[in-house]
Amino acid sequence: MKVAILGSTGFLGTQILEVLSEYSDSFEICLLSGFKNYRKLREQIDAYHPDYAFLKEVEEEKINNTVFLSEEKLREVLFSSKIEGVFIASAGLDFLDIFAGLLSLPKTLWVASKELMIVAGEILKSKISVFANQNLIPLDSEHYALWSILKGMQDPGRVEKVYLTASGGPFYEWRGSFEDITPEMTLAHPNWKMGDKITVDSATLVNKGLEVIEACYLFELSYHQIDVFVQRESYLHAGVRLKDGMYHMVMFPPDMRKVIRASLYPFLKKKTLPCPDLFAQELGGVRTLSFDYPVSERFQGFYLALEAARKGGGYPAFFCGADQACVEAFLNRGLSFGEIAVVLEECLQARVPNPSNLQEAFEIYQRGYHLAKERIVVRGRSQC
Ligand SMILES: NC(=O)C1=CN([C@@H]2O[C@H](COP(=O)(O)OP(=O)(O)OC[C@H]3O[C@@H](n4cnc5c(N)ncnc54)[C@H](OP(=O)(O)O)[C@@H]3O)[C@@H](O)[C@H]2O)C=CC1
Ligand SMILES: CC(=O)[C@@H](O)[C@H](O)COP(=O)(O)O
Ligand SMILES: [Mn+2]
Repeated sequence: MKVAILGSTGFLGTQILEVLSEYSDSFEICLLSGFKNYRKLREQIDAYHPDYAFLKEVEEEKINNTVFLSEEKLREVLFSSKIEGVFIASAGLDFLDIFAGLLSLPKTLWVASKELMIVAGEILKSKISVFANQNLIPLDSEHYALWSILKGMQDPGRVEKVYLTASGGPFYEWRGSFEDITPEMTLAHPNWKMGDKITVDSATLVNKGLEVIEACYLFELSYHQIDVFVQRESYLHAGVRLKDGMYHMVMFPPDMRKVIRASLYPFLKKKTLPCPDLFAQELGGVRTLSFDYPVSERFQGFYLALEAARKGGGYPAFFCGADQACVEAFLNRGLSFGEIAVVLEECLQARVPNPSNLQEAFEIYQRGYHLAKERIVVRGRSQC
């Protein structure tokens, strides 16, 4: 299969490339796209020799046999039959239109970018549902785990409740003030290596709230059909409780390469994974699996995301934009860790319309972003 990766220069994109290169007989890497990181993309071009590459500010040029595309040409190549599968692992919203366009084409899409799914979700519900769109494979770890249960289920009516797990992040047992938490402390996630935005979201537990919204769109659920419990070690990722009282949960060590590998399995020419029996190495050393339920009320960011889900319409996109501004301000030391939830709560007081098309959904996201920025300035510590 000829594939492209959007967000190849990121944490997840790098892992996708690493796993894809294990299966060069099944996948041909045709297009790599970062956003601004030229050095990293050059390294990837030298290692993987794609036909095409894209970076935001690089005009059309050629490096060895790789052609750098303009934004227009990127769209053209991605939408053409030259590309059969696309991994969507980019941050931000710049690829929103491309994402929407790809959803209508007969290509396999591995989708991790939760902001894209949430902002597009209200408009493109039927295309983001894994039941309606058989070409879409969720790549967020919890959603892949849940999908792997639901797709094999003969009678989905047996499901009483759906569960996503949260690691709880670095501060779940923190007893000090949230005011003392620095960006450096926040960027040290206990279990996962990820980009800055999602790592801060994990620490506030906003990530888990966004993942509930993401699951609503992917699995045609209402937010109250989904529950979250804290599983500190991140070995359990998602599950269901059946009406007969049994729980089915998906377990694997916290390593996105496990998810990526599993998601590639149906497309492998030789159905072999490189590792035979790794039980001793992967799970044999696990001594404790700790659970906490419900999510501690100290993490209001989680509950505010649920409130955005409850309000529905444009609120999830608006909340996403507000959170983006809060994370940026926190990382720039213009907002404290504790103030993130305060600003998000203020933003959710705004009246937000229902979007009637993708452009309006994007504008709602931007309104959320700008309102949060204003609120941050009012709080008086912004350095932006
Ligand atoms: N990391 C993980 O394990 C997981 C990540 N995800 C989701 O995947 C996405 C990427 O996460 P992660 O790899 O950790 O993040 P990173 O910050 O490490 O990588 C982000 C990638 O997106 C590119 N990018 C940055 N800004 C924009 C923008 N405005 N428009 C388009 N592309 C942009 C970056 O390019 P450049 O660096 O060249 O500027 C980079 O390639 C996020 O949506 C995240 O929620 C979901 C589940 C797990
Ligand atoms: C790897 C992945 O899927 C992340 O989204 C992960 O879920 C973050 O972990 P927590 O938000 O549970 O800390
Ligand atoms: Mn996740």
